[in-house]
Amino acid sequence: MTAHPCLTSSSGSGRMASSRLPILLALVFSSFSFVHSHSNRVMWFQDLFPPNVCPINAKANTFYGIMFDAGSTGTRIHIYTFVQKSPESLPELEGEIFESVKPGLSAYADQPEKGAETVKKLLDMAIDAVPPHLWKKTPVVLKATAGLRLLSEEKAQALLLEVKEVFEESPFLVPEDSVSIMDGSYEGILAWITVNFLTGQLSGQNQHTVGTLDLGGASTQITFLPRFEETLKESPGDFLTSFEMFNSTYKLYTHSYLGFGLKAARLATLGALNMEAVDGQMFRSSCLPKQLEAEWHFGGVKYRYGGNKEGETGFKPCYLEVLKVVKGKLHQPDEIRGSSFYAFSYYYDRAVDTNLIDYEQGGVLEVRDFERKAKEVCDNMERYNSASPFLCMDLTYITALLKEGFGFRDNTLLQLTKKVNNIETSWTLGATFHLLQSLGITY
Ligand SMILES: Nc1ccn([C@@H]2O[C@H](COP(=O)(O)OP(=O)(O)O)[C@@H](O)[C@H]2O)c(=O)n1
Ligand SMILES: [Ca+2]
Repeated sequence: MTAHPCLTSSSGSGRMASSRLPILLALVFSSFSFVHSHSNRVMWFQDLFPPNVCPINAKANTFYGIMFDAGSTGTRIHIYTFVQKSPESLPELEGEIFESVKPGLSAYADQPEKGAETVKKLLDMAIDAVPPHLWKKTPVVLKATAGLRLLSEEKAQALLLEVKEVFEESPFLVPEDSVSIMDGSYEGILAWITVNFLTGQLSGQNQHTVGTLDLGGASTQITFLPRFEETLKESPGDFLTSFEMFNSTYKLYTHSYLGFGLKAARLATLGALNMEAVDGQMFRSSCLPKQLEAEWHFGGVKYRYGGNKEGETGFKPCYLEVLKVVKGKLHQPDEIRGSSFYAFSYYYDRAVDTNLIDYEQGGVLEVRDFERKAKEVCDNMERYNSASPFLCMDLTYITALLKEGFGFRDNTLLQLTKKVNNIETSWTLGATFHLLQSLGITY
């Protein structure tokens, strides 16, 4: 572990996009360890920002952490600002600057240098946001998710290597292992930590942690804190991970299903997932408008797809098609049926697209609201012809994933949230806590 020198300036960014929202980083002061039930013990968050590391007369300080989310559909930069107002007080999360580009790195599978250029453009934002005298002390890290997991090792590594070069050429602190593909189980856990940290559930006495559902392009995650012994007993060993804080042990249920993200599910429904040499072949589905014939690029591959010209279309046949993709493929923990979950990413986007929730506000939905919308869209595709041709398929997949995949009830509540206190509900904040701790960035 590299010791990071104390920072001494109090100047902040002049370009904060988000409002100043002090959130105590209390949780990270505690002894925080992380245990995969089936693997090695990993220490996390231990002694993050230990007090008394810096001179007692240190001024109020601002410091930054830069985390890239290289997702399957886009690359995003999160620049977090932390402030320590006095040597005695705990650092606070002050805000976040966020920007994103499309498509994601995996679309540059055959042009790694071009892919890395997209990262460089985003990193230029950090040059503007972080004061120059703090550049050398500000760590930059990129973690890739399902898009790169699905590429060949060789192509994924070529992309990561190019990105690493961009980082090395930047003025920022480039830790070892700064560019990598993240293990799927961490994605769920880090998002759970972010959401529960932002909603204040990880400090204080009466903690009511919330479960999280993330639906990406290529993978999907479910994470919650089981309340019943049964769940711990009945879950596969590698679905359980525990960590300690404030002298409590949290044993989380988490799993990332690769190939069950929304876009991968489109391909699976079309029968095109993992197909080689798909060029020219036409994939048809009852979930698409009858007359549709089009092309779609995903993960660097071109697919031709279309509607069932002669055959059936609509919710019923579509549901049967989608069911084949999810039925019996996911573990169904009994206790989640009645509980409520935070849901984001494509759950959020599709709910916005169909006016189930407001883009800015988010909202609370029941599982059956997605089914109702799926029926409405699929049975009236001509009315929705200005929307994405996949809208019916996407809503039907979300419905089937929730009901038949995870086993949620029709009335299970979903809290759809993009931001909490103006901070993105993304795994990247949890990952930044881990990063700062591992570097010993303290005052
Ligand atoms: N900071 C972020 C990151 C992703 N997303 C959403 O996540 C979905 C795409 O997931 P992704 O590109 O991260 O794919 P995976 O690599 O996670 O499978 C889209 O709905 C994005 O809008 C978001 O809303 N906010
Ligand atoms: Ca994601």
